[in-house]
Amino acid sequence: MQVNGQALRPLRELPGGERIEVIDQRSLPHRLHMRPLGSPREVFVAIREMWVRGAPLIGAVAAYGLAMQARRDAADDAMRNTAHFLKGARPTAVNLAWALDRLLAEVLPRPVPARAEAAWAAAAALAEEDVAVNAAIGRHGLALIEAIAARKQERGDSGPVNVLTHCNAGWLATVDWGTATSPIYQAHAAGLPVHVWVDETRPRNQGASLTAWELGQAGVPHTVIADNAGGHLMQHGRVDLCFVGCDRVAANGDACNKIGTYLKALAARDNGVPFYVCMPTSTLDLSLPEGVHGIPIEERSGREVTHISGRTAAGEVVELQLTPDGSAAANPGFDVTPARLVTALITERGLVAAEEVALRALMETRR
Ligand SMILES: CSC[C@H]1O[C@H](OP(=O)(O)O)[C@H](O)[C@@H]1O
Repeated sequence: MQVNGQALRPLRELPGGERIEVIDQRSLPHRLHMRPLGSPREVFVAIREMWVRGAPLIGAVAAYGLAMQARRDAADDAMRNTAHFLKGARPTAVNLAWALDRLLAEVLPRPVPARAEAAWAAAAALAEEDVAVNAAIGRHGLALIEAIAARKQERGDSGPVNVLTHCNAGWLATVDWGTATSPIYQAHAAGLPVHVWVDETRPRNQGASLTAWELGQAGVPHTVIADNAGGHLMQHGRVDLCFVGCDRVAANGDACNKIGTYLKALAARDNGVPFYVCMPTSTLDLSLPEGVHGIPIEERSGREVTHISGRTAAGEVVELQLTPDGSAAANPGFDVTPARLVTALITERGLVAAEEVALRALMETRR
């Protein structure tokens, strides 16, 4: 996407074919800080410490991390051990394992001397595929926004289509376009009146810090809200639909996403607001029968709850303690929305019902 008029992605290759450069998203929105990554260990740290985050982006960066291993030692054991090591960076987003397993499948059948180039090319192809997938998700989601805009126009409502989103499933969470934001960007580019309610998304505030920054850079009208305001807005007819991302969807359509998504889905159902999960098929885990109990939920440091960082009036970025000394904090990073609360999944292959028969048919018929 564009930042200050310049095309930018959260991940790009550096000259020489041995390193990549990523946006260190911990510094946004106040500073745009790029960091080079040149080894599997640096990639592990970048994923673990959330310099880069977002299921599809995590997968793409990990793929390059395994390609970096192939330049060092491409033997079967070294490649498998490094893939296993990188999979341990974060447990919930299935794209991490999906990307690493895909790299192994594409590289290990080749002679060892050919593996380094093949791995780098495979990582690059995976990254570009993510861009195309997200653009397709955007096209399918755009049709939903267009339909709502048309209905509003028919009843003389000149207001924008109001979309609520949670966390950051934007271009910063992918290689480009985003998943939940792709329909929004495409609607804005098409001249459709769209406005976004941006859940701040405590405790790491991916919405307030990342989604708001992205939308601002793109000129998309948006309003940052406290996570707890979404239900009220839906109750008063101020949300036309919800678009959220996901980190893993089980075979029965249960969808795992950032903590707080489940509560938005409950409020949406109670108020008759369509609730869409934007799901690249790389995020579908058909090996998992159901998600509410089956998807591993990352427990992150309580410090993310007890402390917050921001910019002072003097322009300095500081971290402040919110809670009393000695108060404990729990910090589950994700929750799982039961399939019954999902209006539909928006995939690059079209909309699909959040249920097993439809999901298996989708994966079978359109390879
Ligand atoms: C396009 S998937 C983005 C997904 O990833 C986020 O989690 P995190 O920021 O912890 O990596 C969040 O669940 C988003 O919906």
